[in-house]
Amino acid sequence: MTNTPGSPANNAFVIAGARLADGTTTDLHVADGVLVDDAPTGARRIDADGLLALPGLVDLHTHLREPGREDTETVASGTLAAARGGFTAVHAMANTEPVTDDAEKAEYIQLLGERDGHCQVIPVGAVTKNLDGNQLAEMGLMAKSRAKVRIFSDDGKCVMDSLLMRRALDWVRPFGGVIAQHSQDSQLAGPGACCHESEYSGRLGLGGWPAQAESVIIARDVQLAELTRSRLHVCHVSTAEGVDVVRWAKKRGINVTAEVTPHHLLLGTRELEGYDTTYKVNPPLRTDEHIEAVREALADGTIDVVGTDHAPHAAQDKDHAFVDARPGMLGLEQALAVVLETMVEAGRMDWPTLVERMSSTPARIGQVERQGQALVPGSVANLVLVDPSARAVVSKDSSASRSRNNPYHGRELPDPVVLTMWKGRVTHQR
Ligand SMILES: NC(=O)N[C@@H](CC(=O)O)C(=O)O
Ligand SMILES: [Zn+2]
Ligand SMILES: [Zn+2]
Repeated sequence: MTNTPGSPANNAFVIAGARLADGTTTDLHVADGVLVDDAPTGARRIDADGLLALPGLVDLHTHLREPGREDTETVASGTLAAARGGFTAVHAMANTEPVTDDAEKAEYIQLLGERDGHCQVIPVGAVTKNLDGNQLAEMGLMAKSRAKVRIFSDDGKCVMDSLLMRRALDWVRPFGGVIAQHSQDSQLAGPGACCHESEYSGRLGLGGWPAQAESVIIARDVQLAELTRSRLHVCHVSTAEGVDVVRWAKKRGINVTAEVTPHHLLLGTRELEGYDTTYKVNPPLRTDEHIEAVREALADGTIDVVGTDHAPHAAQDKDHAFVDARPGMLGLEQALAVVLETMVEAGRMDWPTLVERMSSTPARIGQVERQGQALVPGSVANLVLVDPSARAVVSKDSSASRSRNNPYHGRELPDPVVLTMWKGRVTHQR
């Protein structure tokens, strides 16, 4: 009984016997889209015996391909994938065609979200016009617009010009904006870089992408954040060196947050052995020491959030020699499964910490109201019911995404998401 997008939140629910992240068991009552004290009359009962109820997940890093590449993802298909993954809000990256680089385009993305979304869609604005790296985009106007843009990113490309990066950080400080950087020194990584620089890149004959091409940019940016007393968010940290720099910066009191993707938590350079371009991604999959470093950093809070970097691509854009294929992989539907497997089941993270990393902290960084809230009366009913013991083999063909570049295809993983509710509406139920 899934509601269509835009339908009124006219349903009342009793979610019976749900266990919360802190281990307590309770009945959750939903009326008119919010959690309330008492069971509403005529409520539909959802049996949550044995299930966990968590606040809806919030993604800081989603690529919806609308406008421009609706053949690979739309707001409707991408947010349905999000709902299936337990998300109730996603930040839509700016690298669409056209790029989200002014107020009108940001409001357009917001409007698409309101019309077609199976979760909340929050537009990310570009840092530079058309992501060209030369001229700052109209960040102030995007912030002032109805879309109230707070996160700005040229993701897909690194803001390489140090002066421009300084100015971007200066510019967003008065309104509390955040610059989210895709940390990749494009000269150091080189044009053909597509494999972590290691024994693998040599043996496979693939261009090497050294860890330092990430960490030198993070080092520069945290110092610019210190200089400007502004807010930096580091997208998809993938290296031990990158983690070390973030740890140093936080110790120094610099205003920086960092993110890791599900794929960098689970998958490694070894996946490239078969030259399957599904595994081509920026930054590249890394070796075990780096995987261990990002897991440790996510556990201890050096890395604040998991961001999916859900990056749908068409078969014709992936079906090339490895070096020529588009980088990026899907992530929304299996994100929780991967964090459950690599962190919770591995004994490295408890449920309250998972909620911080995947819901409350991303909502705080994105300054998204009414998301990432504790499941208490008065909160908006954004939640996900989780079966921590279910497992399944992932099939790329059962994805809600319009694309099939799912790196977990054929892998057995947890299959935790039972039901997702956004503003009191059931957006996914299996
Ligand atoms: N991660 C990727 O490899 N690709 C992303 C861009 C990005 O996140 O850098 C994409 O838009 O396809
Ligand atoms: Zn990126
Ligand atoms: Zn991205």
